Amino acid sequence: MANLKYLSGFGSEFSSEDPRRPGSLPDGQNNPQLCPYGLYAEQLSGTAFTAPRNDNRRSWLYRIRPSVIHKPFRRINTAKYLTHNWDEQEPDPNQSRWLPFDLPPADVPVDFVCGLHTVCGAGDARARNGLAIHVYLCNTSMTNSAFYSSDGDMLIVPQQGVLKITTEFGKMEVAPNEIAVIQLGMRFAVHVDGPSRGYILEVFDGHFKLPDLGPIGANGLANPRDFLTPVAHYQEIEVPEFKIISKYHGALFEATQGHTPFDVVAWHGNYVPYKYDLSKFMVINAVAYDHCDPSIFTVLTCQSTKPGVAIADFVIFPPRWSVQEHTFRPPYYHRNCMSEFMGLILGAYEAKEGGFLPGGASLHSTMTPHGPDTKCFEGASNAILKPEKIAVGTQAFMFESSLSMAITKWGAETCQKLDAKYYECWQNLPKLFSDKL
Ligand SMILES: O=C(O)Cc1cc(O)ccc1O
Ligand SMILES: [Fe+2]
Repeated sequence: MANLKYLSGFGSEFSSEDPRRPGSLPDGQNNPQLCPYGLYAEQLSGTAFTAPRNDNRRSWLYRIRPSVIHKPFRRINTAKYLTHNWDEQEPDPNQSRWLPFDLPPADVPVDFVCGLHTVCGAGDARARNGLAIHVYLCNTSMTNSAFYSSDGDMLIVPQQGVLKITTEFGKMEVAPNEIAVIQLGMRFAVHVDGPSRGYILEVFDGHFKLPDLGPIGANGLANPRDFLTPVAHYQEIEVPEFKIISKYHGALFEATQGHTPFDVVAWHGNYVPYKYDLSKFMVINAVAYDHCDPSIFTVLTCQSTKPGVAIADFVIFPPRWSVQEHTFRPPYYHRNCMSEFMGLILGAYEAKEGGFLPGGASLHSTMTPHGPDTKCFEGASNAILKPEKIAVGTQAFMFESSLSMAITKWGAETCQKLDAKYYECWQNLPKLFSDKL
């Protein structure tokens, strides 16, 4: 898939046609009586028809066959640990930390869909409010199958292995330190070169947007032009059974059809899959004193209906200069009305240099105290505050949600990665209180 082309921009009205069929995109209308080259027109709606213009998302696909030609969906159980059941475990407000999730053994082929494991979540896809956090742990490419979620938009964060993603809109390649967003209903297939692991944030309502910048101004954080959308690329594959796998109400369903769904010759619209390279993030930080809240590192946000409150924010902790004077520079001690799920793509995270490892995770739930471990506190309290480049060669991230998430049985028990001793990292924080000012 080397040398893939992309369209640049965020939320734009794009159009694309496969160069092998020039003129395949109808000119000046969506529904010609007969489409060019005998194509079928199909609309993919990502918002209600009546959503305000600024929020409205839809695309028109011109394809060899309409998606409706398929046999009935039937329930499958190939992703045993994919769930929306948030009541599997007793509630647990403790700080949770997971060692890196295990990849499947080399002699057991597992593809992206079979490798989906739900770690935690909240809410209900049926009521279109909530989120699920999954990890994918796979080693094999999907063949003659395509996947889509009927429950939500998926923000995919590869941690190990490059994902070659074929979508109805075209192809994209997503490496660790890049992310992809595949929105509700968009069909895709994932090819991998070897063992592949990553995190998925699935939101059951709305779509990801760039955060408002307020006084920051017109530029900065994730810049719109760095978001890349695939260009139209059709395949003409006829097979006895191409599997279309839908995640619907947290369960998997499969329908077969005699052709590939990646048969879109041309498309236009503003409802598209996209990717983003996290190294392009324009970092804003405190340059005088104090630790800024991590919302300054928001890449994308999926807003709830409450102003300024997110169903989930995707936040990163990129390499940056730390220059604050007379300041305890690492993250502060914190209790939060939001839930904080963190993962690590590469390197180490400043507030905890051991135990939180690439491919692992942590969850600090609603109002559960968290913050730097003893070593970090002692080091930063006594450090000489020179300008320092921090987080070099690392990338930690956070899915921060206003919902209070429950951990699944797989996350709590089956994966066997929960670190029962996590709480110990704070137990040796000394009492420093004295009668001296
Ligand atoms: O490490 C964390 O848990 C996330 C976090 C980062 C930060 O910069 C400030 C507060 C916070 O909770
Ligand atoms: Fe926090």
